[in-house]
Amino acid sequence: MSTAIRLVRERWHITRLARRAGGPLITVTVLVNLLLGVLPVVFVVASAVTVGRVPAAVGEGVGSAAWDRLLDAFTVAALSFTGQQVLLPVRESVGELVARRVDGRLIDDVMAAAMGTVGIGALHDPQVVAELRTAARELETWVQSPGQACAGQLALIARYTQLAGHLAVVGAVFSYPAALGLLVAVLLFRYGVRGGLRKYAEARFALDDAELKNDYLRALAIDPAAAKEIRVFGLIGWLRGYWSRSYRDWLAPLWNARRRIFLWPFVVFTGCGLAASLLAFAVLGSEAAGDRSALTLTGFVMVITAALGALSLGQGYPESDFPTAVGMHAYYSVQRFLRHIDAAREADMAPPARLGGAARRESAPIRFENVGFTYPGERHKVLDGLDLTIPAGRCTALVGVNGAGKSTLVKLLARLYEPTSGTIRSGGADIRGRPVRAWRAGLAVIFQDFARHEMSAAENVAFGAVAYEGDRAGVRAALADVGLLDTLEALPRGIDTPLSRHLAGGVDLSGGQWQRVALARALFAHRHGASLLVLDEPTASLDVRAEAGFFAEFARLARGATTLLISHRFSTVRQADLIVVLEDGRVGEQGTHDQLMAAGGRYATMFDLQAARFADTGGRAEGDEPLGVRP
Ligand SMILES: Nc1ncnc2c1ncn2[C@@H]1O[C@H](COP(=O)(O)OP(=O)(O)OP(=O)(O)O)[C@@H](O)[C@H]1O
Repeated sequence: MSTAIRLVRERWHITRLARRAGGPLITVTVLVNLLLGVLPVVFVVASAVTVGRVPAAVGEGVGSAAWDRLLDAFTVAALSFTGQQVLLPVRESVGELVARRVDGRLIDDVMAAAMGTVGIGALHDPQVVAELRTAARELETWVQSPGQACAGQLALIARYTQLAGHLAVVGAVFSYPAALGLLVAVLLFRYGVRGGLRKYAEARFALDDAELKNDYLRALAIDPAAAKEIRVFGLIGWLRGYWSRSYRDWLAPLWNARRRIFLWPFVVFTGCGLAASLLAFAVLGSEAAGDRSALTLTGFVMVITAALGALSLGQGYPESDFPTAVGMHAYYSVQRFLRHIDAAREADMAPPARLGGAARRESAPIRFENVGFTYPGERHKVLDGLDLTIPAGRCTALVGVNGAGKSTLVKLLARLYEPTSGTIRSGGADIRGRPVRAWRAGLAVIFQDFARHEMSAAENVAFGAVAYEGDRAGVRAALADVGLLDTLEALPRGIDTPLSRHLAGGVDLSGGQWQRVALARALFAHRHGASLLVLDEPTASLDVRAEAGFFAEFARLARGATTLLISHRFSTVRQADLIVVLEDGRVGEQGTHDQLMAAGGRYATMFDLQAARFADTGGRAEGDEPLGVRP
């Protein structure tokens, strides 16, 4: 695509985007910029007329009619000058408002799109994540955002109105060919400035990856999680050097590009500008000096100042040029991000569903039939020909080595991904035939990396069935079931205490306590109709005895629900009604603990190994954690 077409398209995109700031605000901004374009021209005309009226006013003296005419012209010049000074900050404010509104709308678009996807495949696609990070960087840090491009483009109205006014003065008072010559000179300078900026922007965008790496390293320095290891492993000095090298790797090519792009064009265009200015002065001077010159003193001053004003508009416009050259980069990233995930968008954004007890009664076995799964963009088949039945109303435990695909199976069950091949059925029907939201409302999952919301304990629990957020008794009961209620109630704000030390009156929970909160969330979901409960190793921070005890209690509380439990602890797993060993992407063996032990296969080997290790430690439970809360 030619540069000119690209430029026009980009201008058109900015214009369309600016409309999102709202009609009234755009109208005010356009009017302010129009005034800022007209007032300098009025000032040029009025001050030239003032100068032209001085001889007569001096001749006729103070209080004469000529003196009054001089004062009139001076008043107009003063008012137009003052008007500009008043309007400049107004333009800045409305421009900022335009920018913030447009950026705010784009952030809304990104949030809605990201949260509206049915699964999480799109959000794990490296290309999508890269687009999102680029967009977020500009929109969050507000360095050169699409909103600023819109404000910058609107500010061009002032500049080009001013140019048109100055050229009209030169044409009307002196000569239209001269005005045309000036226009060509100004547009040539502008082309040089904009062309340089365009090349600079391209050079900068080509270094996106280096910039992202740099952003990551900067964030690392203040990341509390990384801070521990950085200190313990003595990485501070090394990290500083690494960061400074990566900073140079990013900026050095940019500095070179800037020199290359701007130095020679600057020399050439400055030379042309000087030559054009000299020519304008020479022509004007000779015209004014000519015997039959029609130029009066007023006309002479007017043309000189208007011509200089026009020529000065050939330079860069700081309020417009850089924002319009760079600002739309984030916009295009947002557009690509939206396109990527558009196909996966969930149409139904209705409020969360209420299931009541009905779902529990509907509970049916879940059957994986010849299910295969490969992550998007990967080649390795994580699941391959998996046939498995999860019996209704019973507890099934899933075991297997690290990376066997246990969590992946849970993601398929939660429909965060769909199987690449095969079918998952509930009560005989393909679960894809059910609306995703309705399916998920009957499901409570606690993932290994479950969410720790920086909100109150009550809210953290109620998120299990947010349609029943007002059920305070249910929240209390769930917290009591996991043994956290007394501890929380002892705090000044009870179960409304924010679970974050960053928030006023907040507390910090230990890893084990957070797991109890997550479990309370699942119990709350179960109370409100979730009939399938999935626990993907949520008790890893509990000691062995506490975990075994917890599951015994959980099994009692979740009686009647279909439970899928993933754990590496065989003392816990053995309590399940059915144990399934996942191997090479399919079921290796399955049965009760006794059946599998009698079979002497993989399960028996793993069980014996762990039992022997436990015996070596004298049956001591490690990592016992008190239940106190650290304020
Ligand atoms: N988002 C992802 N994109 C690509 N590959 C993934 C993704 N998540 C997991 N994998 C890969 O899928 C395989 C199975 O991972 P999964 O987390 O399901 O195993 P797991 O049995 O739960 O392991 P663990 O016991 O360690 O939790 C692994 O090889 C892992 O690297």
